Amino acid sequence: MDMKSTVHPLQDVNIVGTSPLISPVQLKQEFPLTDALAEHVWKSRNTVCSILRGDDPRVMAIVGPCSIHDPAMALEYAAQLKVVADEVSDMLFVVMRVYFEKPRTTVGWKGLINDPHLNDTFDIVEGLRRARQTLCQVNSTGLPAATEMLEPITPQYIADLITVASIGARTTESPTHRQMASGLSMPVGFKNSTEGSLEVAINAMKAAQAQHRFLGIDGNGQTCVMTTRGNQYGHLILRGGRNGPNYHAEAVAEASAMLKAAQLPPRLLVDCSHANSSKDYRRQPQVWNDVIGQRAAGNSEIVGLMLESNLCEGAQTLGPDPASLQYGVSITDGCISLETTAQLLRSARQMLRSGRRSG
Ligand SMILES: O=C[C@H](O)[C@H](O)COP(=O)(O)O
Ligand SMILES: C=C(OP(=O)(O)O)C(=O)O
Repeated sequence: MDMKSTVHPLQDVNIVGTSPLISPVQLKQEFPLTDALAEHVWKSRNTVCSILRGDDPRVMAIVGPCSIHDPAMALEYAAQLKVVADEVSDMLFVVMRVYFEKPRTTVGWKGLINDPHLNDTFDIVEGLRRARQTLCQVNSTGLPAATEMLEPITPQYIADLITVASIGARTTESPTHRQMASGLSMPVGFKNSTEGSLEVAINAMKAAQAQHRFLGIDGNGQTCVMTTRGNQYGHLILRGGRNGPNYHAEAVAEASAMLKAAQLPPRLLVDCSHANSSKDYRRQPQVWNDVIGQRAAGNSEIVGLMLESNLCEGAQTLGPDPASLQYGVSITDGCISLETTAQLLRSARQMLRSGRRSG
């Protein structure tokens, strides 16, 4: 029986509607994790853990669209990226950005899961279907997938297909996201805050290492108390902040010193986009080359980089008619083209090889 007050509206005052969701188990029946996919995700996660421990000398390159808005486009991108990933695999471990949830500064399209038809119809059940199907297909190409974990309910639906996750600059300080990360099964990168604070991300890594009890859902969609083990593969991602970039050697050295002071392994990734490129995608190559140069010169504390890249360069605005969108172009942050991405991966391979020979 609903125990709402009959005298005053006190509950659900600002709730316009609720609608039930498919359960994680049901979605997994529609798009199952095959043994081959499970083997691939398992091996890819182990590789990322080895890179983070410093046992695998390769550099992790997390590259791909700022957001996935067209699954067919994502698959075309994945197929082409895989060719380059194989070419550079002796020096770089390429993981595709397959980001379905966008944290907005204020408002805006919140990603394929939230609004898969791109028209404010918010068909979240269909969004979850498209996300899981896309992840099955991307992983089937042989590429591992990276994503941002934003809604704490989402991981139960897709996490088995994710090799490495990130917590974004806007949520790194959120206790909810830190708790969630403590229970995630893959390594989790924490971005520095939008203000540029590394301390926030370092605190997040410590919090996520610990065990927590919090509220979540199980595979059947039943709300429950989650008890977590703690995630030992948290890592720092430098993405720049309000006061400018933090990818230069001095900023990397400062980050490393802070990690050591916090008794955390001094290994980090650099995001070449966002505030490190002053949100101008054309600057990403400059950041990439600088950071690869640092690594090639011997700084093995830099274990990975991130690029925002799409089939075509730039960005376009999502308007009222999604059918008029240009194919292959981002509808969130500006991206470099896949062609430029391939050049950057190949030149990085050369720089890293030369660095290893002279080191
Ligand atoms: O990576 C994507 C964006 O930078 C992030 O979601 C914030 O976007 P916004 O400032 O356009 O809302
Ligand atoms: C939102 C993102 O980045 P940040 O949290 O660094 O702004 C992102 O990588 O998609």
